[in-house]
Amino acid sequence: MNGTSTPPAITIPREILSLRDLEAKCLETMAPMVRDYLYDGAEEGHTIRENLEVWNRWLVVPRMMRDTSAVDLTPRTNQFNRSWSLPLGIAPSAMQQLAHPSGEKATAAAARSMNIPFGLSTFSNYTIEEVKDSGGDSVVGLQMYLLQGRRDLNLELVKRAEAAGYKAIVLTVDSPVPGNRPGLIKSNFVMPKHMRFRNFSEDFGGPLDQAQDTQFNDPSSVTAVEAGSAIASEPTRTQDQATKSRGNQLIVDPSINWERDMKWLRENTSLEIWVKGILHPLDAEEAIAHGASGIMVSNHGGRQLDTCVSALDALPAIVEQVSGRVPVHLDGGIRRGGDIFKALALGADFVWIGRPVWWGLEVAGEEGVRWVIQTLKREFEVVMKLMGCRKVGEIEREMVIPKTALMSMGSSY
Ligand SMILES: Cc1cc2nc3c(=O)[nH]c(=O)nc-3n(C[C@H](O)[C@H](O)[C@H](O)COP(=O)(O)O)c2cc1C
Ligand SMILES: CCCCCCC(=O)C(=O)O
Repeated sequence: MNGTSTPPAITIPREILSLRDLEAKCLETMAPMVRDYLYDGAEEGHTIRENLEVWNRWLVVPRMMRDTSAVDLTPRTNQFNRSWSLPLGIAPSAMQQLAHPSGEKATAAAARSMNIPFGLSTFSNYTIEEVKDSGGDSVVGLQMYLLQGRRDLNLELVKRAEAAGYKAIVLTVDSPVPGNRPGLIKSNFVMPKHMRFRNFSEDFGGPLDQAQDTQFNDPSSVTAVEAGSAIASEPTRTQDQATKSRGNQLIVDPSINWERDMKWLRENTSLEIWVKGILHPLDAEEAIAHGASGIMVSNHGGRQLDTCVSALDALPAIVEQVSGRVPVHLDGGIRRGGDIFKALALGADFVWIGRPVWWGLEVAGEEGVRWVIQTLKREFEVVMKLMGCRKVGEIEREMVIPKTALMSMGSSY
């Protein structure tokens, strides 16, 4: 479906007005173990909270009387060689069948109906090909972790993505090892038996099983964690439960490095290579030097390294360093249309969402995901009009100021 088609009508209850309302609805039914995985954050959850709070530390300064009766929300420039209905995409997240039986297929179909891009996680419950069939041209990226001792599997995934018509490999670089996630241990998280990592023909256990096993062996690492609104409350599992995993483990390669691994990817694919998980300007420079087509500024939704900087705070220095050579995208904590505006004003070309998609999936499957996208679109449109911007290209850096600057300048910014 292209951007001019009308998406199907949405029947989410009228009293649900914002993504926050949808989240509350989702939490009424979501199984505790799924909730714990979704909200999971590294250690004490400081970065998860930071990802949500950072948006309110930037204030907007609107312009008036600019005739915003009609607003064009399409991104400033094409991304993945095509035009999208708004500068928003769906970030890769693993195991979406946890939220709905149609999992990634439902999410991709919703992205297609709204003409926004979708990134598929390596650790999905539907295959590269099934998801492409469901999401069509919206399915642009296959996210990959490089697997320890199994480059054969990585190569197979790359070739399947090429054959299926994906545009990009999205290499996640912020996860040489799983973060410390004590919440997962406390909730005894294991992917349910009826679900599989269907991109692999063998019945593998996932990298998080491995993480839990490692953490389990160190009792001092088991601490209470509060992540967002979810508080892990289940009893700690036994050693027996922790080591009961499926056959072989898929383990992410902790020796991942720029020189060897970007070269390997470059030599093995004609697809664009995007690097996901950049927070330092010099890493953006490394990515470009090693052939990246684009950069995703991200802290993995606060799931990897606790107290690490938010993507929004990291963004301006990275944009300056990159200086237009490749597109710069951002994810982490986007929950309102105004958040999209602020990220673009600070220099992002495009933004992505993770957890809100699960709220939509849990409440109403594909329809729920579409509702999430439509709600963000509607909010973004109103914010654009109130800010005096008729198109994305009119969003200016000066339209956002940090609260701290306002305080130090008195009232005359
Ligand atoms: C449940 C869940 C699973 C995720 N799985 C992956 C993954 O497989 N690969 C990856 O690169 N990022 C993964 N992420 C991180 C997202 O791509 C994204 O960076 C993050 O969710 C953005 O933050 P937000 O959830 O606040 O929107 C996952 C995030 C969540 C919440
Ligand atoms: C090495 C980290 C593997 C995590 C797999 C899924 C994911 O990215 C997440 O849960 O976050």
